[in-house]
Amino acid sequence: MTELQLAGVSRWYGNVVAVNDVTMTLGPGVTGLLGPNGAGKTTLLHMMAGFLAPSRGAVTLDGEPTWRNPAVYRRLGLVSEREAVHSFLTAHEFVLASAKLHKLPDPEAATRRAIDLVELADAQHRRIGTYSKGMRQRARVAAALVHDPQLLLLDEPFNGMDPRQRLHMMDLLHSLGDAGRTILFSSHILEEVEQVSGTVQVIVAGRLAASGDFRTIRRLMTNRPHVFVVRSTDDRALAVRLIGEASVNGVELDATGLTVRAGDYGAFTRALPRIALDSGIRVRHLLPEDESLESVFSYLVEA
Ligand SMILES: Nc1ncnc2c1ncn2[C@@H]1O[C@H](COP(=O)(O)OP(=O)(O)OP(=O)(O)O)[C@@H](O)[C@H]1O
Repeated sequence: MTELQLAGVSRWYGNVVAVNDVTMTLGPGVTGLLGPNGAGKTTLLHMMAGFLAPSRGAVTLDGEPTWRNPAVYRRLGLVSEREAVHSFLTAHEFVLASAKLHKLPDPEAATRRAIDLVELADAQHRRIGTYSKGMRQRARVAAALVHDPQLLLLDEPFNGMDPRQRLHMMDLLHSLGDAGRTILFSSHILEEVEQVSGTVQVIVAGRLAASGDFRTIRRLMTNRPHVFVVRSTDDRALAVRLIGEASVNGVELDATGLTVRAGDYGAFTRALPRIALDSGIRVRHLLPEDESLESVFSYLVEA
C-alpha cells in the first residue's frame, strides 16, 4: 500500500511563507486538496512530487524522502497546472516520449496502456493542437501515468473544462482511485471536490485548516453564522419581529436597512417571508453578505 506522508512541512520564499507546518498522510483512493488561490496548493504538490525541497520538515513516500530521489520519481506522476504546449505532437508521440524518458522496457506497450486508460485511443494519432481542453488534459494524465505510478498528483485538473469534460475527468480519477492508486488533486472549488472525493484536505494561507470526511467539513462550513442585508417597507418593525425569531442571532438597524445575523441559513430564509406576510411588511431586498469562498475558508480557519 502506498502512503505519502508529510511531517511538519514548511516552505518559504524569502519572507513569504507559502506552506506552514503541514502534517498529513495520504493513502489509496481519491483525496481533494481544497484551498483558495494562493493558499499554497501548488507549492505543496511540488514538494510532494520531489521537485521542490521543503524549507523544514520531510515528505516521504512509504518512508523514502521524495526530494531528489529518482527511485521515488518512478513511483509517482505529476500533472502540473500550467499547460505545456505540445500542440505539434500527437498524443501517442507525447505519451511515448514520456515512456522513453522513464526508460521503460517496452515504451510502446506502456503508451498503449496509458492511452487506453484515459480513453484517448481513437484520437491518439491526431495532433494535440486539434484537441479539446478536456482531451489535452487527458493526454497529460496519460503521460503522467505511463510508468504506472502508484501516486498521481494533479494540480487544478478541472480548470477551464466544460461540464462534460469535467465529468469525464472525474470518472477517470474515480477509476484510478478504485484501482488502488493514491490520487491527490487540487482545486479552489468546493463543489468540484465534493463530486470527486469523499476525503479532503483543506489548506488556507499555507496551513492545513481541516482534514477528513468531506461531509463533516461541509457541515462545518454551512453551519457557520450567515449575514444577510435586508431592506423592507418598515425596517424597524421587521427588526422587532426578527429578533424574536429563534434562527436569528442578531439584528442591526441603520439608515440603509437591516443587517441580520442568522445561525441557521435554512430556517431564517423560510421564516423571513412568513414574518413579513404576517406583519404586512414587504421585503424589497435580501442578499447574503458574506458568501465568498474566502469567507467560508477563513471561518474554517477561525473555527
Ligand atoms: N517561486 C516563488 N517565489 C516567491 N513566492 C512564491 C513562489 N511560488 C509561490 N509563491 C507564493 O507562495 C504562496 C503560495 O503559492 P502557491 O502557488 O503554492 O498557491 P496555490 O494555492 O497553488 O495558488 P494558485 O491556485 O493561485 O496557484 C503565494 O503567496 C505565492 O505568491
